[in-house]
Amino acid sequence: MTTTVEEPVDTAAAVRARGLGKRYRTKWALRDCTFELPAGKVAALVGANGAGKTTLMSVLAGLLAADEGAVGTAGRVAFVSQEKPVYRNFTADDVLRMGAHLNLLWDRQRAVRWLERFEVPLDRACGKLSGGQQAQVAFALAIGSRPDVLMLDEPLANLDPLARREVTGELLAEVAETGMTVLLSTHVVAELGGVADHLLLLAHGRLLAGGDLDDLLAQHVSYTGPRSEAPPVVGEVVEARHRGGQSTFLVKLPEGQSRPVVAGHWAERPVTLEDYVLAQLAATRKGIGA
Ligand SMILES: Nc1ncnc2c1ncn2[C@@H]1O[C@H](COP(=O)(O)OP(=O)(O)OP(=O)(O)O)[C@@H](O)[C@H]1O
Repeated sequence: MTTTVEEPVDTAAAVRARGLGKRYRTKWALRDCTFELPAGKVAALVGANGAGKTTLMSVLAGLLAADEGAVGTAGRVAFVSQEKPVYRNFTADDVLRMGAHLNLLWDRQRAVRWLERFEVPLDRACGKLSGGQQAQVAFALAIGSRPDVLMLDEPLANLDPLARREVTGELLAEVAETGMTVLLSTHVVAELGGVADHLLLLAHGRLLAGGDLDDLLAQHVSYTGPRSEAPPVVGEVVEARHRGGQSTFLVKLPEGQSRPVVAGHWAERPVTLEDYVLAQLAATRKGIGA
């Protein structure tokens, strides 16, 4: 067992994890996670149920002690857990006043602005707010604490589709204005397009992929053509699907290789974040890469 050491992070990285591991009794929930999150970016943490996302965020936020490895974060960290707990008898305004007492640095205006933006009444008891409104109170508390690193576990879970789009939009505005780094876990991958710059993909507690999203997606191409055992290019097949007389391959091209020209009846198309994540999750569910 290695002792966890708080490591200083260099200026370009807001979060750094080295060989991070966490177990519950004898079962490892997280193993050998090494990555860096660049400062001032939005990073998406995705993975199947039980992949270890909450465990990773809790360790990064210092709420759980790692059993091995080291983690370092630059500056102040705010973490909003999946449950987004608020005191039921407190009004939203009481919660913000509590925030002022609990945080050395507190920006009430910013927190109030967030609640007003989402039309959450300041004078109503949190127990009488909807689940989505309660989540907004928890976000406002985190935003008001002016974090350098904001970690949100399933922030979009209770929100209606419009609120989801507005929350991600507001988060991007906060990132642009304050330079903070956001790490958010989600299953709503389709709505991360244009939001996340960086991806961490967890499977069975291990980091399956991580890095700049544009680079990652540019390395992958989807080919659809006549039913066949292999794709029309050299590369690593992430996913192969065959339906009737047609085959579709999601291929990771060899590093540094420009996109090859494909002859014949094959149609190529760029890979979206959703394509990529679903293919990776399907592969791990079948036991590949697990
Ligand atoms: N307190 C705990 N005690 C024992 N095992 C736990 C505990 N918390 C989580 N685990 C186990 O650790 C693994 C990772 O759980 P975790 O909650 O981190 O996954 P997750 O990716 O956040 O899942 P979900 O998407 O369902 O929220 C799972 O196998 C889970 O059963």
